[in-house]
Amino acid sequence: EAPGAQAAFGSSGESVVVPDSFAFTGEAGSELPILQGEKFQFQTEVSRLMNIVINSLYKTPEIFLRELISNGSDALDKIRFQSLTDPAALESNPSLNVTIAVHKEQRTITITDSGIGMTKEDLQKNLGTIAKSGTSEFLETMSGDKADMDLIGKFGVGFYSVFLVADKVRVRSKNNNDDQYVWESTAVNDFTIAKDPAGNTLGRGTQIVIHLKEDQDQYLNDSHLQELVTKYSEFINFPIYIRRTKTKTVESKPVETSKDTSKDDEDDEAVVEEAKDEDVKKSTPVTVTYEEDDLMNTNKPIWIRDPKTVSETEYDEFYRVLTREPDAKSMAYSHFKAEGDVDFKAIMYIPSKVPKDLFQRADSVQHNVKLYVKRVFITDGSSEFLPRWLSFLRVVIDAEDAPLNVSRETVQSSKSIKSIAKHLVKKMFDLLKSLSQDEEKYADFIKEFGTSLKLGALEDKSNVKKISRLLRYHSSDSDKYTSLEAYVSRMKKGQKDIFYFTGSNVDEIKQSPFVESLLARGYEVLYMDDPVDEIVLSHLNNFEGKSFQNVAKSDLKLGDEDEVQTEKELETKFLPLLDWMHATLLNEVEKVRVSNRLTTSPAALVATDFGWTANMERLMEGQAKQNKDPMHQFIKNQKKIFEINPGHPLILGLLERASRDPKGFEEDKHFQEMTKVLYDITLVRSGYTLKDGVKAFATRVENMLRVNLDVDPTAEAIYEAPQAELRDQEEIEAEIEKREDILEADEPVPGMMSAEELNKMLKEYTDSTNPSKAGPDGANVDEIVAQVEKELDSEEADQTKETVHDEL
Ligand SMILES: Nc1ncnc2c1ncn2[C@@H]1O[C@H](COP(=O)(O)OP(=O)(O)OP(=O)(O)O)[C@@H](O)[C@H]1O
Repeated sequence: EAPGAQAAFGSSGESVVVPDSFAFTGEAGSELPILQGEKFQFQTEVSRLMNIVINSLYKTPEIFLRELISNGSDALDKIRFQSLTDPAALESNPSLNVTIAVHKEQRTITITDSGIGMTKEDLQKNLGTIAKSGTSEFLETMSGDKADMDLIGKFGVGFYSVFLVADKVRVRSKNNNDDQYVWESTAVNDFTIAKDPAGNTLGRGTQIVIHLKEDQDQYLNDSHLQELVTKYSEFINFPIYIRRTKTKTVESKPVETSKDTSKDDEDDEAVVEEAKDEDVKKSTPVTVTYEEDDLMNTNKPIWIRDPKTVSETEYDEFYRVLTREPDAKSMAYSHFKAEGDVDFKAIMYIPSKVPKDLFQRADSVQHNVKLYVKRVFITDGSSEFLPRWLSFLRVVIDAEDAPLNVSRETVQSSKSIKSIAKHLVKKMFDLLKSLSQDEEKYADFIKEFGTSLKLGALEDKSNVKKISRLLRYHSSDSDKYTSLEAYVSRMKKGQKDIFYFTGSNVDEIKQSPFVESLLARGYEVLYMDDPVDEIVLSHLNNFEGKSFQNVAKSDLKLGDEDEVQTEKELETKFLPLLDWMHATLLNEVEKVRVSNRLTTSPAALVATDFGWTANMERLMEGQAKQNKDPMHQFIKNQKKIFEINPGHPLILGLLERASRDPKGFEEDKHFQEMTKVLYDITLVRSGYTLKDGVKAFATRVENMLRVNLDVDPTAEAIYEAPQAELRDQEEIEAEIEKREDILEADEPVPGMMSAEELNKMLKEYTDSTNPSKAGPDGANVDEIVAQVEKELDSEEADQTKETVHDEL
């Protein structure tokens, strides 16, 4: 029995002695004592999170061990880091480990770490609220019918997962800056905190006593527990022990106590069980029970091991531990040792899937690079190791000779860190280069991280060349991705530029009139379906001396111009038509000219050098902020060039019409109508949107139909609109009466909240705004509830219940 332990634990307030640091009970089998102390409510989010955890993870309750061991390891990391600048921080408890013990009779598991511990305030905050950003969004997504298991894995359920297996949890914690405190909860709404009546039993650290639920006995089974602890502690950087009660027979005189010497820092009690042979006086064999801690994680940290000794499975498992996502997979990894300004070892992983919020979090502090110095965890919150575009990587670095007193704040400016960062980028290029040897695997990489590469091309000036070699695009040449290098090697005789076209998807691009002629003539066109493509290519400008040519731009040169009928000859032939068309479309286009890029489409609209292609226009329109920018307006209002297909029968028909009477333009309204319709169709086929809306376009087509049918172009539609009649007063009154009957009968009105539901909602609201209990505008919600109840029950109330609800 622990001397001095008293007072605070008792079911009816009387003093109960706390027998040892693991126990809940004064005597085995008796009722659990209740911690007397200050009561606190869980933050509403915590209660909701606990519900979600319990409802969605009940099939894998064992994850509580993973979470608690990780928390212990994090706490150990923190104190060890603190000791770098303040060695005295460790004096309160020199050991750095986690010990797990089982007490079968009491049905408890106890997890003790000698980490940084928590002050009273920490206990209240860390185990009563959730500070994590994105909590509300997460809870929102998870509260629907189908809980997204993927999401819960990513969110990290943390400490609260303990309630998957526990009906009661007691946490003792001792931080160097406070006394030892106890936190206790049964997960129902509130928790209690009190100064530990047992005094300072931990020295420093945290001890979690888990009282198992009725149906969770499997964790009391030694081998099952050992299996799980081994699984979850394999990559933890501190020793994790299971404390076991063992017996041994010794040939000696009976002794009262014996001490196991397998671990220095413990003071296990040994008890003499029995003397086997009472008659033997000199040397008596006795069975001694003692406690011993068995080490569960014998491996060195995986990253400092020789890669030859690490198996695929170990790398996979370590990745899951690193990401804290039980199902996470990596696409590729590199484990290496770097020597130079700084010697370090590292493992770098490319995830198998792009993180959902990759680009949203690109500007915030990244947690994807863990830095250790000589095995001591320093930080994972620095953005300086990797350029932004590589923020999808997960890396562990262990530096040998970076200055040890490096603090989290000075990490950024450290010269050694810059040197490490340079190495990492180089290794990443090596990794991608080798990944690109496997076409299929690399296609997966491009699908997931192609956009990241392109961002790299935009912002990483020193690596643009390397990145451009790693880019891959869809192409008219095959269904597979192609590199720019491969495209260049396939370029045709006389072809100077790399042809590409942009659109929102490959199918749409294939249909575009711009692409058709190039394909017909046997040129290859790159299909760019990523919104950033156009910006990236205009930024790259060229690849190994070959310029990029957007086939939707006016300056397209195919390289075989000599072989086709020269532009000049065609311009002369089509001059009357070009003039007429330009006169018709004076407000819309800058110029009408004969095209060299069309085969089956009658016409196309091309952007001038300064103008936007349809794809770019769509992109820019999406940026509402820029819409007011004068430069944006200027570029948007750039007129386009209308190109006609000299071989298309429609164009030849129009040419014939214009040539018949070159002076009759003004009178030929029919020609003007047809040209405008052709312009609208071309606008849409070229990927732009109708400027004056669908109505004007529809009217034009209708007008053409009228001409074809010889119908008067000014005649109006004949129609008579019958007016809706008012209802009889009697009918309305009967309806009101019926509704009141339903309300008086107290039956639920479809679509309307019942008084109970309403009260429940208000109660939740009150709870969420505790402790002030203040409602909107500072009104006291209790009063509102009382008022509502009164009004709902009052017989004299002349307002219907519906109106009361409405007012609320
Ligand atoms: N064993 C412990 N020692 C010291 N502090 C702890 C311990 N366990 C939990 N905490 C504190 O409580 C906080 C909340 O823990 P919890 O496990 O719920 O979330 P987390 O560890 O921050 O996040 P996650 O588990 O999702 O990675 C921790 O951030 C830590 O400050």
